[in-house]
Amino acid sequence: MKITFIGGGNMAGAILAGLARQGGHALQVVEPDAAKRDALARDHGVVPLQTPPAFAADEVVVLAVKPQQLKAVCEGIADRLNGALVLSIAAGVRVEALSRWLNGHTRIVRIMPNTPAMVGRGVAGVYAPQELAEADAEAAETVMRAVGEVVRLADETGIDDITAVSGSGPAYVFYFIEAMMAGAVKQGFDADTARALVLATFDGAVELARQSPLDVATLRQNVTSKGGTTERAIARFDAEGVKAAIVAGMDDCRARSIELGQLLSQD
Ligand SMILES: NC(=O)C1=CN([C@@H]2O[C@H](COP(=O)(O)OP(=O)(O)OC[C@H]3O[C@@H](n4cnc5c(N)ncnc54)[C@H](O)[C@@H]3O)[C@@H](O)[C@H]2O)C=CC1
Ligand SMILES: O=C(O)[C@@H]1CCC=N1
Repeated sequence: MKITFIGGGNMAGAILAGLARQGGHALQVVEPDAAKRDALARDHGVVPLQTPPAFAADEVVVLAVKPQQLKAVCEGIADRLNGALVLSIAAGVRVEALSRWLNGHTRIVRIMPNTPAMVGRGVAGVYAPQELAEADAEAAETVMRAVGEVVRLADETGIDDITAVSGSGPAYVFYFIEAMMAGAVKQGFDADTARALVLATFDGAVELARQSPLDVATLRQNVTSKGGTTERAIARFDAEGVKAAIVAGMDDCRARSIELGQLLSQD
């Protein structure tokens, strides 16, 4: 596939890294920042462009700029699409607004990826409007399968839902890792040892959860001896409302996705 990314930032870089590793694609990136453009060319063999080229109907264009930049970018490429398939990874912005900004273009699929795509371990939600050809939806899935797992979403609201889980989710995990590393340093470990201990603990726990027939709550209870040490830690987490805060934060994340869609789709 010939795939052109408009925007070569964090998320585009993650997907491009995976696609480049997979091989077999002609990859281009339109990125105003020369340093980012050159790094993508150097590291992944992506053709660096300063302005959008003219596309063709058998090409794929990935919109990978910030949601706030999307309207201007769409208006800039509308008359160069020539029927190309457009994939938008932007949070919030609805197909209806994208289509309007692209002069009524309808070959549009929304994707909510996540940054572990960079190491081939991403999870992406894919929403294709019902009227779109199945082959276009499958092309979008094929692109994202190069960098991880894919979940097809039946409704566009599913993009808001999955943003709160896997789209933003890596940040929640990194937040927890940061907190545990700070805790480990407080126990007297140097920063490198703290990092190694915490990452190994995450790795091991996730692998155990994946392989075990037991559910996650039982696995947690199995670490938590009655009257023991873990019980004290979990009691503090519960008293401080950690679990409830995580669930509420995810609600807020989803609400922001809906809000961004409403705010940015007005124009
Ligand atoms: N970072 C993440 O974990 C995820 C991001 N997304 C979505 O991906 C999109 C990009 O996010 P990030 O990569 O995090 O942002 P970013 O800021 O790292 O990347 C955006 C890039 O677009 C470039 N850009 C600005 N104006 C441009 C123009 N007119 N033409 C071409 N490129 C232009 C910027 O120089 C920048 O490199 C957003 O819409 C976001 O909602 C979706 C899922 C996860
Ligand atoms: O924070 C954001 O808006 C983007 C969308 C999902 C992850 N990062």
